[in-house]
Amino acid sequence: MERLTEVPSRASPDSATATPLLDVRDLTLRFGGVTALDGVSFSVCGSELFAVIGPNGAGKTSIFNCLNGVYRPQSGSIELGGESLVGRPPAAIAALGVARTFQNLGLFGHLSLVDNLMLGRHHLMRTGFLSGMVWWGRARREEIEHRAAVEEIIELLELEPYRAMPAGMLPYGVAKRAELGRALAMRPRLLLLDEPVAGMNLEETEDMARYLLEVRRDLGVAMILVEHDMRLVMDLADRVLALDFGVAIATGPPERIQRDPKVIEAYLGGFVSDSALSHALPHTLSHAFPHDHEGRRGAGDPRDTGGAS
Ligand SMILES: Nc1ncnc2c1ncn2[C@@H]1O[C@H](COP(=O)(O)OP(=O)(O)OP(=O)(O)O)[C@@H](O)[C@H]1O
Repeated sequence: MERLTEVPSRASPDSATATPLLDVRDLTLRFGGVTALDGVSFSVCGSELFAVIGPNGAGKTSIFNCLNGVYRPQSGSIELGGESLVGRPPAAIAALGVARTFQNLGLFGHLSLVDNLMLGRHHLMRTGFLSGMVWWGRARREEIEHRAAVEEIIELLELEPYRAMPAGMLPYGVAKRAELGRALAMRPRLLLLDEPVAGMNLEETEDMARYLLEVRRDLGVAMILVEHDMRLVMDLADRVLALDFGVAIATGPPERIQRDPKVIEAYLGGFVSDSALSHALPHTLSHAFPHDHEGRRGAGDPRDTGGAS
């Protein structure tokens, strides 16, 4: 399979020896009679790019919602840097260093790109309105620090030409990059990436892959990637967790996951021939999530509507 982009050698954190930043044990989440997550365990090391894959309804979004405090699991533990996250409200978890990008963009359309990124810094600001009036000098210094941090992100993600543009007017691929910038402005230790290339064409996807690798190299942020684009996952991820009906069916390096018979069967629903098993998973999955030659999703994919320029 043709590689998406020239990928520098993976950080390859030695998961067997490195102390994990995130440690998830036996996570179980139910909605009435539906078990969205069934005893799921995994860990993520600092600066690791960890991907979660699985067919629709497998439990990927539920994992994100447990990690950022939107859902409270019935049982299991989630620890970030040794601190328990279960039961904490989303704002407290964000303050501990968990940021998330949204598939449908979490930007304020009427605010400029710079102001959207400054909002990402909000929870790091120590000076409130009243104390800012009393301690004007301190508030000013803080503002300068935050603007400098935002400028670094703008430079890293090559967003200079769009800095003053209202977020609602940004081209789709740039808006997805600005969304990444907003999450990075929160100075996260762990970044949850929810379908960062959904609806993008091949060129935009390659750009995003490059920016994600640069973020990892320059900022050392641990990332969990949920993405249906199997080429992106297999090219970028250090390790992959495959879910099916809320159960972790395989965890390991992409090369192993893409040949795992349980993973292939989960995607193809048991209609797996011997020859299909002998092929790499991305090839097999390119039928499950078809792209045409331009790299755009198949015509029947509902995510193909609008956006991609
Ligand atoms: N708020 C909810 N109320 C009831 N059931 C839910 C809720 N959220 C998720 N579920 C169920 O939990 C299961 C896992 O859903 P989840 O959204 O985590 O899957 P997913 O892998 O993210 O799917 P997709 O790829 O389609 O986004 C599904 O059966 C879903 O219907």
